[in-house]
Amino acid sequence: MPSLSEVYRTHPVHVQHKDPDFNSLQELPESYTWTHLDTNSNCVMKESVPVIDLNDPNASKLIGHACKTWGVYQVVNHGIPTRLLDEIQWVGQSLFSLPSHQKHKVARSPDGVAGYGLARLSSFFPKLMWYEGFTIAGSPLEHFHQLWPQNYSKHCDIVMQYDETMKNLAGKLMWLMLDSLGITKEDIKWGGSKGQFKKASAVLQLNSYPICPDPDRAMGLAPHTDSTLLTILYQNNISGLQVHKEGLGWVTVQPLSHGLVINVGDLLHILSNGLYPSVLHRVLVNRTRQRLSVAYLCGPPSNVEICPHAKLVSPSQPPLYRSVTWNEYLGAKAKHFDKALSSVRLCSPINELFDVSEAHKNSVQVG
Ligand SMILES: O=C(O)CCC(=O)C(=O)O
Ligand SMILES: [Fe+2]
Repeated sequence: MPSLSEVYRTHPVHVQHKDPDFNSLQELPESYTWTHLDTNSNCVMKESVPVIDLNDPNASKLIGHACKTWGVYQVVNHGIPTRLLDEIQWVGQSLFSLPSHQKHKVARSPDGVAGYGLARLSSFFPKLMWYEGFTIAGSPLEHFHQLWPQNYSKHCDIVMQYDETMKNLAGKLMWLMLDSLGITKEDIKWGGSKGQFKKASAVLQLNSYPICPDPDRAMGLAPHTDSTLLTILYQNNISGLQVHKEGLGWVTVQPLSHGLVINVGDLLHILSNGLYPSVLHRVLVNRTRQRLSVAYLCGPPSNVEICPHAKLVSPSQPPLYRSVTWNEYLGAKAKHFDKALSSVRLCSPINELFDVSEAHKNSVQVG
């Protein structure tokens, strides 16, 4: 089975590597200035992203509803020790506060997945983002050894522990999300005999949005959906993440102390036959505070075919997508970006609109 790093190697993304030292810039350079940027979120919000207590006996139903209506929710009482969440933020903080020349020692190469650099989606936008990131795929040992020759093991231990803990949570959330669609552990063979999703692959993405001199004209991370099954995001207490909801526009995801944001990714959208929308999201930046986040981007083993699940397909609900591996889908994303889902769609957009609303009605019965 190809590793995720091999997958990325076959789909290089060419991002021109500028060398911004964000802290030294007093003015927003032209290359970072986004025009027509609507930074106002829906201020008079009657609705906000659902918050779900994982200890609630109705958690699966609530999660199913959140996935169908928002494609995103926040969880509390998720069982991840707050100490570990603080520690992973500390790793991010230590990394991004290193001098620029240090960080560039571990710069991500165009065909690599791991390392320091701009957002991979930068190549699809004419302007740069007020953002720096560090991607971890597998062990961070080699890079951390370069960054902290004396002190790497503590940072490595935290990352490995975070990774393991997130894997377990991702498995738990995956079943809760599938359960409300009527899909059981027996229905997903690659989930393992006990359904622990041990074979799932994942990437850990540390994100930093430095203090910005002109936040109304800058973009932290441009609008995108994740190419995952699901993403588990830990954000520090600084707001900036926004999700797009039909009819409401951009809605800020209010940070909850030690809460986690769960995104439906494109592959879960496919698996659910369009019932769960993969959430469009973006990040805005801040004049006075640095924002940090940690995304656990979780997908299936890279060679497993993902397709609309048989239980969600019928003559009245035809499959909306053909089957794809994560490997193949990442290739489609690298080529088509926001058109990647359409590139694997079987039904025309008009039919899809009709079919999705039909599917939504039917799903109430399935769940
Ligand atoms: O920083 C955030 O809140 C979002 C990060 C994100 O969307 C990503 O890493 O894919
Ligand atoms: Fe994302």
